Amino acid sequence: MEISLQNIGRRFNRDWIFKGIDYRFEQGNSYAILGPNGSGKSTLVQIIAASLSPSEGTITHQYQGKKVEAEEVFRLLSFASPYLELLEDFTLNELIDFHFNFKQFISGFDKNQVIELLGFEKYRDRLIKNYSSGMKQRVKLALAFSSKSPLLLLDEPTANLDNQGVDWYLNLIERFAADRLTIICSNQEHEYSFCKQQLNIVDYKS
Ligand SMILES: Nc1ncnc2c1ncn2[C@@H]1O[C@H](COP(=O)(O)OP(=O)(O)OP(=O)(O)O)[C@@H](O)[C@H]1O
Repeated sequence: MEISLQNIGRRFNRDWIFKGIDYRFEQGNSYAILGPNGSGKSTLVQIIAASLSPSEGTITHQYQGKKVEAEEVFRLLSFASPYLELLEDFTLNELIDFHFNFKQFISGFDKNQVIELLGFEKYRDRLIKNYSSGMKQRVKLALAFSSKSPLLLLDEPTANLDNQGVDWYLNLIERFAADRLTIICSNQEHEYSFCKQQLNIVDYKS
C-alpha cells in the first residue's frame, strides 16, 4: 500500500492544525508521526485512514498498483488506539469471533492463536469490561496485528502497558509488521524508535 499526501492541511473552524504536508508512505516501511499533545497526530491519522477529509490538498491511496477510493480504505487497514472502545459486553472469545466476521486472519492464524498471542487462555470467557486497561490495550493490539491488512495504524500503541507489555508490543512489530505499511502516532520514543522515517507535525504549523 502507498499513500501520498500533497499539500495537506486541516483546520477546525478558523484554526489550522497543520498545513503543507507533502509526504509519501510506502509498504514495508514503518513511520512515526510525532508531536506534542494536541499537535494534530490523531487528526492526521484520521486523514490517512480516510475517515476525515483534509481542508486542503490531496491524499491518494494505492494498493497493488491500483487507486483505492476513500470509502474503500477501511477494508485495507487495522487500527488500534486507546480511544477506540472495545465491545465491553463481549467475552474475549465473542469479541474475536465478532471482529473476524469483518476481517480475515493473517495467514496461519485462528482464534486460538490470537488468544495464545495474548497469553489470555485463562481469561477467554471473561467479559472485556472486567479486563484491566493494560489487558484491553493488549487485546486491541492483538486484533490489529492478527488481522490481514496492508495498512497498520497504531495510535499511542503502548498506552496503559507496563514494561513487559512494551516488550510484547515490540515483539509483535518484529513478527507482524515487516510486510505492511505501519504508521505509529506517538510522543514516546520507546514505541517508535525502530521507525526510520519520522514526520514531525511541528514542522507543518502555519
Ligand atoms: N472535531 C474537532 N473539532 C475542533 N477541534 C478539534 C477536533 N478534533 C481535534 N481538534 C483539535 O485539533 C488539535 C489536534 O488534536 P489531535 O487529537 O489531532 O492531537 P494529537 O496530537 O493527537 O494529541 P494527543 O497527543 O493529545 O493525543 C487539538 O487542538 C484539538 O483540540
